[in-house]
Amino acid sequence: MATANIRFNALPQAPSCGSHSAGECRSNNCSAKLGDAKEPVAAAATVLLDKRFSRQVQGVYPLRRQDVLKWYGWGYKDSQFYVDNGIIGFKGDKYPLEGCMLPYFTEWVYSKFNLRIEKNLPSPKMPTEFPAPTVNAPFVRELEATKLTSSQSGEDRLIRCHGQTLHDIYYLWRNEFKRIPDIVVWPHSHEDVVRLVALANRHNVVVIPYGGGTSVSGSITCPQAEQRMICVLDTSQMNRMLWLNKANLTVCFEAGIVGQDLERELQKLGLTVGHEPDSYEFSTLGGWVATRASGMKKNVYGNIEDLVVRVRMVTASGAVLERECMAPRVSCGPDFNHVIMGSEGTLGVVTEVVLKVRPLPAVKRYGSLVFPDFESGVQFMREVARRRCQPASVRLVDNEQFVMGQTLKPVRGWLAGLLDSLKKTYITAWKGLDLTKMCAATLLFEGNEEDVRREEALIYQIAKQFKGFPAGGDNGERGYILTFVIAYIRDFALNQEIVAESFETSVPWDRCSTLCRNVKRRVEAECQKRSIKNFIISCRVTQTYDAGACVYFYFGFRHTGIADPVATFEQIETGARDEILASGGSLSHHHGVGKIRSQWYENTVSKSGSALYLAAKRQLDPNNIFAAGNLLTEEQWLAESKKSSAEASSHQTTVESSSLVKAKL
Ligand SMILES: Cc1cc2nc3c(=O)[nH]c(=O)nc-3n(C[C@H](O)[C@H](O)[C@H](O)COP(=O)(O)OP(=O)(O)OC[C@H]3O[C@@H](n4cnc5c(N)ncnc54)[C@H](O)[C@@H]3O)c2cc1C
Repeated sequence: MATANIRFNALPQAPSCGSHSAGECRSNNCSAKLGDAKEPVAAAATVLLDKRFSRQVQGVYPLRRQDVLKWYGWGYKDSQFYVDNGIIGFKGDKYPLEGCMLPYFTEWVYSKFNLRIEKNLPSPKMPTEFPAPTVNAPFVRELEATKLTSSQSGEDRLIRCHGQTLHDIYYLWRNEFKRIPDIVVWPHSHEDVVRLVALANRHNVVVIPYGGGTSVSGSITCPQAEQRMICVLDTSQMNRMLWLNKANLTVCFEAGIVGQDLERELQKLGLTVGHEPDSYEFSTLGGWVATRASGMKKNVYGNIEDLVVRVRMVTASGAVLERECMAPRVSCGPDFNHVIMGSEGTLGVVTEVVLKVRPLPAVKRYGSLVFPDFESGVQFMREVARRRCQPASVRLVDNEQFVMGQTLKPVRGWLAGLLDSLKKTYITAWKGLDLTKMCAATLLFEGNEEDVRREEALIYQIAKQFKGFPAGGDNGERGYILTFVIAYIRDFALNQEIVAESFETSVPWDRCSTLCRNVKRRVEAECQKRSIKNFIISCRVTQTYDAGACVYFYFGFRHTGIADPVATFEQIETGARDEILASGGSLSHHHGVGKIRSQWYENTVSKSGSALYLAAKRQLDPNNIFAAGNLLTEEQWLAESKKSSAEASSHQTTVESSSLVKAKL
């Protein structure tokens, strides 16, 4: 079959060496670029005639992302929770909750946090003064000569100094960041990145790759003690679809493409990647690779590591790290894709990624289930995983989240919608339920009609084994939509003296329920120790695997009277993480390590593991210009930099004395 690589790239093409298939030639002897196909000229021409494909993707946010997104928190500028006449509402036309008043949610906030929200408090104002930049003048001079787009404005620098952790947002609101980037640069292509990284390396300027800025691990937060000039490399202008190979069902995108843009472009062609992390409205392909992201539909499509065929990464040593061949599997390890994935911006810049695509499913149907208690729900999830019959997504929420989710309904009485439908259909089963224990699972089925029907029948049959029963597609769909809206609550809460954040882990099946119980107990005990009375700790099981599951916790408390609420939050979260690890959980299932989990990294990967990572780091980035300071602790990075400068000066001495010897000779 002829390979049908179609390049959607307006850049001039180099001629092919003639001995490689289109899109697969990266050999040093061959000047062909991806997509220099000989065979598929007809197909390529057809598509290239369509101007939509020969230009950059119209992305969700522009160069000045602050025109569309909030600079001080999560999401679109016009989307937020607010209060009117003592009732909480939601505004913003991007979500189905638009314009809804939420009286039951208002009551829930009161019952949980003993808080009546009477008025809207003003959002933070953009500061007028910013930390003074550290300027490496020769670098800036040479950069200007390259004609790469850049900015040294305080606003552009400030909005890229942080991710979305509670810590970051709290400090941002109080304008307490001492160190922010000194310059922002927007490359437009892989070649631009090669030039920029070489320049930064020559001038010893720190480079922090910045995608969607949705990190919840502190991974893009500037290291506060960095003395060198910090350049944020904003990938947002690198968002082209470079080529599509319909025969292999593979696509190549530049790494700055945002999740929702990527899916929209592919869906126009009847295709999907199917990777949907809850942040996919704003996070980027490069960010997913750099953090080893996981999407809610991984059961059908896989996590990012299953979707990636090939990655190109520009490193400081001049090497471009990538796998030559695009065969589906190779037996010549280590697999460098896996060195890149999870490197969190510390080894180089991901510029292009080849992903698997699939035809759009004909049917997409939601469902939901109710279980008498969390334990029954976990057993159901375990059985579904054991039989490997997971639908595209299945998520189990505990009683706390189930109740909260129901209160986010704008209409009728508390729990009314769901309970009415349950009563009608399952009146006998319903009688045995305890409202303070019941929990729910949301389901998403994708495939053709026949497959979906078969999956539904099997899932509902398994649910019955664990006293679960269907509660309707509407509740399932709401559950998934709410995922995107719930992300906005944190900023509203922060303005009302409530600090909240989520953290996650993965755990073997035989420890799953125990871990959930232990972590909740630990958080309760930590709160009691600090006389915190108004708090929430809740969990859900979001991903299932053969050997275990991913568990997601939400924790928040009212901090009235607490001097440093974020420090208190972090102490409790640290206790929770210790408990997670002691209960057999992992350091992270998908949020990554960043800075906030770096204290546990070495124990997790072992001393040899961390030495191996450092060896790769020294090889690829000898001057440590990718110095975001992730994975290892600040002390470890400091020790590493002392060691390498000692080595460099001893190397210098050796070089000097050997040249002296040579000179004498
Ligand atoms: C509300 C919310 C929901 C979330 N849900 C999920 C979820 O369901 N699943 C999940 O996996 N994560 C989730 N996250 C975490 C976050 O969205 C992911 O880690 C995501 O992959 C980060 O992508 P980004 O483009 O925003 O990267 P950024 O936040 O910009 O950067 C993250 C890290 O990747 C590096 N990086 C970014 N781009 C590149 C590049 N091109 N080359 C090299 N390094 C790069 C950065 O230097 C940094 O170290 C969520 C976060 C939030 C706030």
